[in-house]
Amino acid sequence: WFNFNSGAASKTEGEANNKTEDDDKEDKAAQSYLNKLIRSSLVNNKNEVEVLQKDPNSPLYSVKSFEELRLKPQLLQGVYGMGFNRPSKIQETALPMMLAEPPQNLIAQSQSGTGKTAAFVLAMLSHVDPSNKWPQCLCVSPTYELALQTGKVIEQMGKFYPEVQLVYAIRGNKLPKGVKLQEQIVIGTPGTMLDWCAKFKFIEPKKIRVFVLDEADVMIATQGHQDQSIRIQRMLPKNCQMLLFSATFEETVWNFAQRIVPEPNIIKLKREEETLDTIKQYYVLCNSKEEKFEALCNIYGAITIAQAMIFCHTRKTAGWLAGELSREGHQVALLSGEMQVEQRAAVIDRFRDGKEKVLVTTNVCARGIDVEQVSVVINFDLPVDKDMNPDNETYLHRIGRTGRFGKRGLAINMVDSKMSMNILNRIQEHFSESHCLSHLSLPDLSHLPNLQ
Ligand SMILES: Nc1ncnc2c1ncn2[C@@H]1O[C@H](COP(=O)(O)OP(=O)(O)OP(=O)(O)O)[C@@H](O)[C@H]1O
Repeated sequence: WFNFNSGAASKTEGEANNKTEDDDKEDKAAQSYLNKLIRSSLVNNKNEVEVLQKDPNSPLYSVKSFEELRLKPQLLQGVYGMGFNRPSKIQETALPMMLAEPPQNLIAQSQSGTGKTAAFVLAMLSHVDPSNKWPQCLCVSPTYELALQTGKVIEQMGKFYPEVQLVYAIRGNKLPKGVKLQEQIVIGTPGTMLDWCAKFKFIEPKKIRVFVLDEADVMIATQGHQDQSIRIQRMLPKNCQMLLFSATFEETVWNFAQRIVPEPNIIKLKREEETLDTIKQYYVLCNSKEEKFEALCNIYGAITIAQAMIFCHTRKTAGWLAGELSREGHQVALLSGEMQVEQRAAVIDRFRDGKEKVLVTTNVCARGIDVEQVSVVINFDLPVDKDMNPDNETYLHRIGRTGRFGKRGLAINMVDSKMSMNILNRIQEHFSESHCLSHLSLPDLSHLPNLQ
């Protein structure tokens, strides 16, 4: 399927070599936050959970319904109010463990979107005694935005349980000296939380019954957070329930987890591998960046039937492309590395709500963002690593879907030079023959699959 117009090298790949400070930098906390925003539902995972019990002789319960948990009626109402019909895979095992008497400690790892936050929020709300007007649950998150996001879940799930109150221990939330908090749940970042416990004494750590450390892998990526969390943990009583959650589980996370959670039960849910089986892949041959843009305009109508993400190699190309598309009267959103987290969050919010159907982004900026709900992916530039070799992993992550019954998708690769054709050939070889790429000749689009 080699069909190449010679003399057509464009600058797009060349630009990759000049990336220095212009390159988008993305930190883990921002990725995690944006990922939460773009996701509208539970991530499907058909793998089995692995459980390691502190006491292997005690029976292991798992539940298939929320009723079995004997939750307070106000909380059950909150759960159903959020549209949850049944526990997610990780919740099936984690919830009975967290709600058991006496309370069990837990370290749980599963990819983002599998229901960890909802699980520990439910555990905190269940353990609170609303008649006691003092903090009983502490939850630490790596950033201000992530803390607010978890707070929202607490508010939603506790909607029918108004006696339980929540306060944010985050930078900028200043309280008068000598105050003792009356709210039962405190959620915040490690620095402020530690200050509130140790320096200002707004919180009496000895009265805490549940301690949650969320996003442990993100937490340890931030200087100082690890020590602050450990210092908070040391102030808590022996019988306080310790819960730690993480999306990944490298050695460093594991070491940290063991310092935070004594005698843990451990639950792990392996990430489901993505496949290209349900994805139709095409390539389009062009001679330049401008021709790629023209090709894109030709297929624009088709891609806006569903939602599409367009990946560019550099911030500069992404900005240029979004500008050109807008000039043509198309509605596009641009996600770019120089934007503040709030600005990026606003872009993602609008895209998730369908206000824009097309999102132009760089790979670095979108790394870690789950594109499962997007049915069309366009590689305006093919994914390459820093040595300009094909980045197969990124290709699979951008385009692949999990599960055999994953939604059908469509991927279009733009090829504009011998070099990019070579990269595409190597990607195709890597994923073997079964994932054959078809040539898409424009403007005849009659053979594009129907996406609806
Ligand atoms: N039992 C459930 N049934 C249906 N939807 C659920 C259930 N539990 C959680 N969800 C929804 O699934 C999405 C992901 O859940 P949640 O945020 O708890 O996952 P997570 O593992 O904590 O992910 P992250 O690490 O990104 O926070 C949310 O939109 C949440 O409202």
